[in-house]
Amino acid sequence: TTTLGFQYQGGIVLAVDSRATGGQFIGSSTMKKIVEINDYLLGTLAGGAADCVYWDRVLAKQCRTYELRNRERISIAAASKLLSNMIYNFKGMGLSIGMMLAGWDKRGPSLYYVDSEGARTPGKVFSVGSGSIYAFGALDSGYRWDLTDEEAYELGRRSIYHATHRDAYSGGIVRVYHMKSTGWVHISDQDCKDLHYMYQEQKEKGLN
Ligand SMILES: CC1=C(C(=O)N[C@H](C)C(=O)N[C@@H](Cc2c[nH]c3ccccc23)C(=O)N[C@@H](CC2CCCCC2)C(=O)[C@H](C)CO)Cc2ccccc21
Repeated sequence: TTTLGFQYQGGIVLAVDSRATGGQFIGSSTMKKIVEINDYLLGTLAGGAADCVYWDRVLAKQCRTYELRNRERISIAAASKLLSNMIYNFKGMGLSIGMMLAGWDKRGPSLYYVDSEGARTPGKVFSVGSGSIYAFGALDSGYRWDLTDEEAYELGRRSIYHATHRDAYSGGIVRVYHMKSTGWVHISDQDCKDLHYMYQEQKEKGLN
């Protein structure tokens, strides 16, 4: 898996691949690794598939319960705290979860990373999963706070593409979402094969 998220002048961009693996076997190439918890809160999933899918659903229920009780949406900080506390209770029991939470609340946009140890980290740029070492190569060299929206989408897409090209455990569809002040927008879903030939052509045109 390769997932990434970064904050910039236009909000937060999330980009992921869609492969699920069991050893060298590809279990699925169409998994949804960006989960829509509510209109202003997105999560990204990496690690054990069952752990990620299960704890995402528990978190979604907690967030909805909060909304019903308090008549307002939960903050990103609180939602990520709920998730880190839930996972912390299973510390050392073998959970494998690498989840980012991206959203927009009263404090504006915020991006958190929660890991299997229950650690919760706010930040501006994250990449999580087996392919994150490849994604960081493109991401760190292309990242600037003042990217335009289109530049930001392309940076997310290209960074995930590089990971799907080099990491055997990443592949399938490159999905891109944008978290804005008005909520999330699903920007694109593109097969990594199509991106490969598109970038190949760009390189050839650029070279000769
Ligand atoms: C195909 C499939 C599943 C599957 O392939 N499960 C295997 C056993 C799984 O958990 N794969 C992990 C890798 C893995 C196997 N055993 C582990 C033990 C510990 C930690 C990781 C693993 C995976 O693909 N992980 C993805 C993220 C997943 C993909 C599916 C959606 C939720 C996030 C990745 O992190 C990369 C592929 C790198 O592992 C689970 C599932 C639930 C619902 C519908 C379909 C599936």
